[in-house]
Amino acid sequence: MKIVVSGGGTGGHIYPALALIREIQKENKDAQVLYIGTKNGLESTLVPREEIPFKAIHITGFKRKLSLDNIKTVLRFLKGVRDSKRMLKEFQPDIVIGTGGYVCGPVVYAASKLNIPTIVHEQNSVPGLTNKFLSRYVNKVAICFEEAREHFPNEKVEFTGNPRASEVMGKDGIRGRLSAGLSTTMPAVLIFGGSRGARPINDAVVKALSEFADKPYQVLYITGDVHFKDVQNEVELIGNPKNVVIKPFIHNMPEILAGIDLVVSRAGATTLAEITSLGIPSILIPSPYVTNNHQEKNARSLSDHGAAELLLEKDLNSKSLIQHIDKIILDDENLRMMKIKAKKLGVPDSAHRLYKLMKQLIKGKQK
Ligand SMILES: CC(=O)N[C@H]1[C@@H](OP(=O)(O)OP(=O)(O)OC[C@H]2O[C@@H](n3ccc(=O)[nH]c3=O)[C@H](O)[C@@H]2O)O[C@H](CO)[C@@H](O)[C@@H]1O
Repeated sequence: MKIVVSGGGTGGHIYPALALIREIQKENKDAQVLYIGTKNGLESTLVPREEIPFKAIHITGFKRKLSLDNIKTVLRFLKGVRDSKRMLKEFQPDIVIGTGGYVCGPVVYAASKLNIPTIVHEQNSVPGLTNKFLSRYVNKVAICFEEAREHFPNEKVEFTGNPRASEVMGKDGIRGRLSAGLSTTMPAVLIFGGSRGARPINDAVVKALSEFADKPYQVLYITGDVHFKDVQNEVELIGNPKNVVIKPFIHNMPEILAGIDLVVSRAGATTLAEITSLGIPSILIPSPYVTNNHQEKNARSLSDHGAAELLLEKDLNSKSLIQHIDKIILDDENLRMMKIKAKKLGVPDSAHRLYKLMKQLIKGKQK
C-alpha cells in the first residue's frame, strides 16, 4: 500500500497525520508513505524528525480580504497543483489524505484530478477554508465533532475522530514526569497555548508565578518556542518557583499527558482529542483569533458536558487563572467527576477507524 499524507502549518494538523502514519505502519509493515508539506511550516522539522520521507511544495494561504496577494496565491496554488501532480505521478499512491492547512489544497486537489482516492480529515467543529473547498472534490471527509457534519456533503462524511486520540493511549506517566523534571508524587498541572504558544496565556502565567510557589501542586508550563526567550527574561527578574518547570516545547507530549492531572490550554482540536481520550480535566482558553471562532465551539463541546471549564480570553488574568486551577485541582471530587465526563467524550480508536476508511476506499477503487 502506498500512501501520501499532507497537512501542515501548525501542530494541530501535523500530529494527527503523524499518528495516522504510525497506525498504518503498525497495521501494515509493507506500507510506503510520502509526506508532502511546505518548507516553512512546522511539518518541515516535525516530519523528518520521525524519519518519514518528506517533500515540499511552495504555497501560501488566502487572505479573506481582496488583495494583490490573493492573485499571487492563486498562481502559487496552480503551480502547487502542477508540482503535486508530478510528485504523485512519480510516487503512484493508492490513496491521498489531507489533514488540514493550506498545503493540502493543491496536493489533495491534484490527487482527485488524477483519479486517486482522496480523504480530508477535519479536526475541528467548524471546518477551515481549505477543507471546505476540497470537500467538493474528495471521496470522503473524516470528522471529529458531529457539529462539523453539516458543513460538508452529507454522503461523504464519516465520523472517525482524531488519530492522535489513539496515539496518546497506554503511555507511562511516571516516565513522562521524570523526563520533564516533575516530582512523581505531587498533583501536576500542564499549561500551554497550543503548538505555538500564546502570548495572553504567557502573560497571565508569568504574573501568577509567585503565587504558584505556595501551592500544594506543581506546574509544567510550556511557553511555545518563539516566546521562550521573552518569558525567560521576565522570569529572571521575578524568580522561578521550585514547583514550576518552564520549557519552550515538548516533543514527548503523549508521555507527558499520561502523568498530568489537569490541563490548561487553548482549545485546538487535536489537544482536545488527546485530553478526552485520556480523560484529563481541563481549563480551556479558546483563541479568539481563529476562523469563525472555531476554538470556542470546540471548547464548548467539552464544557457543555462538564468535561472542561471555559475561561474566555477577555476574562483571563493571573487571578482568574489561579482561581480556576485551584477550584479543580484542590477538589478531589470535582477532579474525579470531570475525569469521568472527559473520558466519555474520547474516541481512543480513532486511528484505526481512519485507517479502516482508507482501506475501504482503496478496495472500492480496485473493484
Ligand atoms: C491558532 C490556530 O490556528 N490554531 C489551530 C491549530 O492549533 P494548534 O496547532 O495549536 O493545535 P492543537 O491544539 O489542536 O494541537 C497541538 C498539538 O501540538 C502538541 N504539542 C503542543 C505543545 C508542545 O509543546 N508539544 C506538543 O507536542 C499537542 O500535544 C497537540 O498534539 O490547529 C488546530 C487543529 O486543527 C485548530 O483547532 C486550532 O484552532
